[in-house]
Amino acid sequence: MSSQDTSTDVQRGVLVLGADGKQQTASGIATQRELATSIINGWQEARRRSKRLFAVDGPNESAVVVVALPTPDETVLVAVQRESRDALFEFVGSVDFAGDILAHFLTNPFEALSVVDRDSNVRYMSPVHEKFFGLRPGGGVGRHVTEVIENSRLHHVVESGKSEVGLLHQMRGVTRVVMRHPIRSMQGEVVGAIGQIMFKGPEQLQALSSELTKLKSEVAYYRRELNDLRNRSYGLDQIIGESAAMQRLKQQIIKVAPLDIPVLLTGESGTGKELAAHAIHKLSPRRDGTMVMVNAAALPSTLVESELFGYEAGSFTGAERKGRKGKIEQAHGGTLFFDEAGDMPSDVQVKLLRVLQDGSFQRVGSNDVRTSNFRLISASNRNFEAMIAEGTFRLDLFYRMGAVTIRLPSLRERLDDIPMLAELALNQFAERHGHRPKRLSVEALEFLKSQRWPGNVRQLMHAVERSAIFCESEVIGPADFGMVDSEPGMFEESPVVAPADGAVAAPAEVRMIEPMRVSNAVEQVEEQLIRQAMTKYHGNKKRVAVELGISRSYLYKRLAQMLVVPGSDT
Ligand SMILES: Nc1ncnc2c1ncn2[C@@H]1O[C@H](COP(=O)(O)OP(=O)(O)OP(=O)(O)O)[C@@H](O)[C@H]1O
Repeated sequence: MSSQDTSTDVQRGVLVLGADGKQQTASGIATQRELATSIINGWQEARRRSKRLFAVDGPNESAVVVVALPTPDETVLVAVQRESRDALFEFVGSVDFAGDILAHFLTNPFEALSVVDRDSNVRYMSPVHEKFFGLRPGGGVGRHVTEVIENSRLHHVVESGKSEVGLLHQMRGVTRVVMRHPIRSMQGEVVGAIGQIMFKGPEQLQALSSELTKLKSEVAYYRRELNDLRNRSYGLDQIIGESAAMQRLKQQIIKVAPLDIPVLLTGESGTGKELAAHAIHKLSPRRDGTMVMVNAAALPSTLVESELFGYEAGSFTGAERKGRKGKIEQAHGGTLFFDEAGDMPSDVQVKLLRVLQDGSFQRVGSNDVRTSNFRLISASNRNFEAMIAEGTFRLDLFYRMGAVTIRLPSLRERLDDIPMLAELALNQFAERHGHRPKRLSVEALEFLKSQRWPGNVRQLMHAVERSAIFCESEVIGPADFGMVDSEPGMFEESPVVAPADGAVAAPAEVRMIEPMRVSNAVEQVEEQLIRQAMTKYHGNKKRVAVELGISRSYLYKRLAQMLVVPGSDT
């Protein structure tokens, strides 16, 4: 054995003691007197505790691990010193029963292993493995693993350097689940491999797997429950506002939600009709079903029927081969939210009426009558009375849709909610962009309360969000809203409420714009904004409407106007 390993920082030495415990010979690092004394003292302590593996401190804070090989006449102490402490040295040096732990891994039937070297020759087999293969102790050592272990793949692991975990291994007529790992030197080269049994048989694995599946389904169940609990409060918690008008609205929702009757939500654009529909669904017994959304204004007339009622296989060009369920069928067991219901074409009104009367409908291209059990929640900002009077909306359908009608209050009717809503907008904006939320000055809040808000909450949220973008400081003042005067409907009228002490007037930019120029400018800027947003969102009208803070029906109206070519008669 060389006392100096040139490739690593490992040094070795041997110390031989006589039967009287005195040093007879020494080589390598054991010739250093101080270290030899430490090794002899360490051995006396280890022998007293029946240990054969122990560690002592070496020079320069190194660790020296010593293996003792005692015979009746003499004791050979093999010392290995490493300059930089590695995990094994740390382990042996700091755990005085390290040898017992290593012995446990080598002999315990549940941890037992087989070890091969870089030539795939067996170097060690735990007694339980030897017994299993009918070998005498050490009987497999020195032989190629394929001669000793039936169907072994340890030699492949040595070659590939890749672990194999959880594979089945057939040996002597039984199947075991095993793992095989390559073992690497400090320099990273594969110096051998070890094989261990993970489970006695696939049955054990199957039992674990079914336990896991059971636990997974329990977790899924509790997740659903949690979601449900969250959603139950989430429904109303999403609707911000504590004004008397909002408290009334929340009471109406709580009352109506559990009753399985159609609800019609009316109110100006941006008042929160969709939020109210979600809350009703979440608070209803159908909350575990889905809420399917349909926007009557967004449906091209050619597709209304197939979208709502579905179609049979091959019923028209471009249809999916297998046919498709319509929204009404998808909503079975849940809720159908019919947004912009006032924009429904009259032929669809007739068909929807039939569904609402007896739950039956037919897919496009089929005579089979199908049924769907859904709850209808409709929403519209249209004036149904006027539409019924002029014959564009069926009275009988109106009654069917609106067993209960809930009107969402406009923002003008609940100015006291503006601070809460503005704070929500600032918090949401800050969260999205990862900043600290900005604040609104008292004057800014007064200013917001003095506006008419034809676009209601949606418009308020957008105005506040934009002020946060343009405002340079942490506190938003009234002047920061002057930069967004292109927003449709915003600042087109003088403030409804003037600040009591007259100290805060509307921002200069707003007052400077003359009424005559505003309408033209607003229209032009609006068209430009719509065009830009349509390009940005690739024609996705819902996102465009949200981005611009206008309702989808208003967007459709404006798009239709923008498409009219002057002079054309079509
Ligand atoms: N009370 C409220 N609390 C919090 N956010 C609200 C409230 N009302 C409306 N909003 C927000 O304003 C925006 C518009 O709301 P929603 O889409 O529900 O209005 P709507 O009445 O259905 O509008 P439209 O008729 O134009 O479709 C949404 O971003 C919504 O989250």
